[in-house]
Amino acid sequence: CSSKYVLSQMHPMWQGPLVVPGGDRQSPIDIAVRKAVFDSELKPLVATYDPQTCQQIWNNGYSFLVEYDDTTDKNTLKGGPLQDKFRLCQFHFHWGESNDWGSEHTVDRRLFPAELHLVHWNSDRYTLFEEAVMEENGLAVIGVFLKVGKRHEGLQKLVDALPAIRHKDSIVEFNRFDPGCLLPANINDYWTYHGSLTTPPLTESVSWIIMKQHIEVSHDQLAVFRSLLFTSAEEVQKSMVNNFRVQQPLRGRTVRSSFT
Ligand SMILES: NS(=O)(=O)c1ccc(CCNC(=O)Nc2ccc(Cl)cc2)cc1
Ligand SMILES: [Zn+2]
Repeated sequence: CSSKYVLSQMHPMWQGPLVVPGGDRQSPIDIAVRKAVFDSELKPLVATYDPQTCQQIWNNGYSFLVEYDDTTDKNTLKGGPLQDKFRLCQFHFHWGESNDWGSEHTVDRRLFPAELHLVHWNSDRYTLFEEAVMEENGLAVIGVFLKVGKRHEGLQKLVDALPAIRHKDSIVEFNRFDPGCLLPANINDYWTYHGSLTTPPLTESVSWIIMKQHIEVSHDQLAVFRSLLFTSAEEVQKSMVNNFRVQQPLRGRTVRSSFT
């Protein structure tokens, strides 16, 4: 997908005070479980992914992205809180330097060691990711928390590809990866709210769908994430860790839950 053109100039300290004009729908947020409102109208999520449409994996200097061919409706997300059909463009992760933190969203202030984001754009209304990223109903991102435990067999193929993209702007061909294998067993228990991208351009165009159930990966698998570098081959090495944004004010938004 063409997400690489969206982040032309990343503010180096995008963690920081980058203020978005009128930013009252920023992400990530803390999910206060007892304040979430059960919405019986929320439908089951339907994610249909074709592993054959996986194209490449690359280090964008902030995380690594696994990108899919999003020129057809081969990888779709619909249902849940969504009115339209969305196409998977890429997935990536955010993680910490230790297992004590790393996720972007928190649940009752609890941090997880890492968080997966599956990024989709509204293909019923727009023709390109770049268009959708600027629109209020343009994107849908599924967030899945990672916990350290048993090895994730499906993730290993991806972990084995990471040493080849150790440096910023490195890219390798990556085929036949099923992103569905990274979803938890139960995808019908989730929280949903309207927010933003968590990195520049921080546009408030995202319907967030945060899974209640986490997935488990091994300590060694997460250690390989941390072996990636923010820097290119010529620069002084800086480990790619702590690539998460801090939680943002809720500003009166309601988080809905699909479960009681
Ligand atoms: N973190 S998100 O799902 O809100 C998000 C989704 C899509 C974009 C536009 C494509 N670019 C991209 O994915 N860049 C990126 C990813 C991870 C890190 Cl750590 C830094 C930059 C940006 C943010
Ligand atoms: Zn992300």
